[in-house]
Amino acid sequence: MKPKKRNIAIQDTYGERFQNCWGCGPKNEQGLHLKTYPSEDGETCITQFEPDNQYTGGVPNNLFGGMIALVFDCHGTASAAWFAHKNKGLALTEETVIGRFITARLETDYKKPVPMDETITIRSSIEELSERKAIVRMKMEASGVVRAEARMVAVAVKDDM
Ligand SMILES: CCCCCCCCCCCC(=O)SCCNC(=O)CCNC(=O)[C@H](O)C(C)(C)COP(=O)(O)OP(=O)(O)OC[C@H]1O[C@@H](n2cnc3c(N)ncnc32)[C@H](O)[C@@H]1OP(=O)(O)O
Repeated sequence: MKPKKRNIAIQDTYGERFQNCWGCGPKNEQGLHLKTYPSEDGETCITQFEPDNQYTGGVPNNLFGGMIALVFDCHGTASAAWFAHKNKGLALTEETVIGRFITARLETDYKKPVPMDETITIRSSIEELSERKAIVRMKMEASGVVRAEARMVAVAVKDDM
């Protein structure tokens, strides 16, 4: 996978103990290093990547469904962390983001095949936010066409977990 890089990624601001995820952990040497960035107004988050050939599904040049869920998983939890951080009136800096979220539920709708020879874009928005729970909506697009959608319930990790 070739994640598209911009400025500071939300994953790069996670505390030390949360940076090992295979999908998006900066410290996982074998991992995919997916990166999530807030939009300028902070209302949405975006991740973009180009899949490597090895992640093909049963049909050549179509992305494997598990990878689609994986990208939603990592992008959704990062987005939840951002929306909770922003809700406290904070900006994204290189300091640790406030709150770290883990996936409790992930619903994925596979609408059209995801091609593997172009950039894939996933945007997220917040549907509901409380002290420990965030409901995140996501859309995955390629060539301006929505290929998959997801709804995630993410729960803030407690200090003693
Ligand atoms: C240390 C390692 C850190 C590691 C942190 C690193 C994060 C990396 C993230 C990358 C993405 C992943 O792969 S995550 C990995 C896959 N996920 C997991 O392994 C999670 C396994 N599940 C759990 O550990 C637990 O079930 C939690 C933490 C998700 C929730 O348990 P809890 O802390 O007791 O929370 P609880 O009080 O029950 O619920 C809080 C609120 O969430 C709602 N809620 C809870 N579960 C669900 C659910 N399945 N579907 C809908 N809603 C739910 C409740 O109704 C409640 O809403 P209300 O009453 O308040 O309205």
